[in-house]
Amino acid sequence: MPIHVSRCSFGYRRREFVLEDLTLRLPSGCSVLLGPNGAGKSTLLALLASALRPSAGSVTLGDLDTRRRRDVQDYRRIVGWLPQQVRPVPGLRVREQTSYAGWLKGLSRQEAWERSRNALQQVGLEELADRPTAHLSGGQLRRLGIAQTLVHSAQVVLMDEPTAGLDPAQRRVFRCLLDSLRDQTTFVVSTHQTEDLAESYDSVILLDRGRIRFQGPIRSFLDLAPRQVAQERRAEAVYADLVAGEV
Ligand SMILES: Nc1ncnc2c1ncn2[C@@H]1O[C@H](COP(=O)(O)OP(=O)(O)OP(=O)(O)O)[C@@H](O)[C@H]1O
Repeated sequence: MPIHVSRCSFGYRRREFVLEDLTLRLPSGCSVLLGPNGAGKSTLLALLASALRPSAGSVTLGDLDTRRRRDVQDYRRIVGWLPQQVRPVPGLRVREQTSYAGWLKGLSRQEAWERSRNALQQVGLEELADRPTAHLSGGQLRRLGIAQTLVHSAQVVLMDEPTAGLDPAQRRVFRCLLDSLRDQTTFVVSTHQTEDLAESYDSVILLDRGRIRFQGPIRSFLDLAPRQVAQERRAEAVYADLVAGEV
């Protein structure tokens, strides 16, 4: 069941829209969300996560509509979200915070505790399970955030720059994680890294100044690059042209 964004507008201030009249049907598989700083990626992800509500239009998943308060809890059980900032919960250790996230999503305390072990293994944090979350490094905190979005086996997982601040080995772990879950989970991942997109993602959504400049399969995106551009530079070239409005 895909998330459907229909004629959605949103602004943090009256009459100043960050996203305007946006329509989008999230494809299954792994989508990468690209766009320059300030394009509206985090805002779009927060709307998709139901953390923000559209000023106009709707975000729906089947019968669930994020504008209806009674739908929000069910919606959030299906949709997991890693925001740009992951905050340690004061006094909690790594496994406790992961487990707490699962409990907030409707798991029983016991189930949340049991599943938290697997979620921490998936991001390579099992050895830090007993460390206070306030003592984690930036990259470790980000991995904790990823574990929090995975703990309740959400069907749709939205991640806002999950690999920012991760070392190359951990980026690789992240790519393997997407690979291992892509059959059962729909991912939308925002990033500024345009290398190796074809290895990890099935489709691309490119936002610029609150509007969608491209949405479609990764192959169609890369095919927009001039022939002479080397394979590893194609995504960067298309990105630069679309954002500059030259394609
Ligand atoms: N809480 C807020 N209050 C007011 N304006 C905001 C707020 N958050 C974001 N904005 C504005 O909304 C616009 C879109 O911001 P957003 O964070 O969605 O962009 P982004 O594409 O995620 O950027 P980046 O790549 O830098 O993370 C920007 O102009 C930003 O200044």
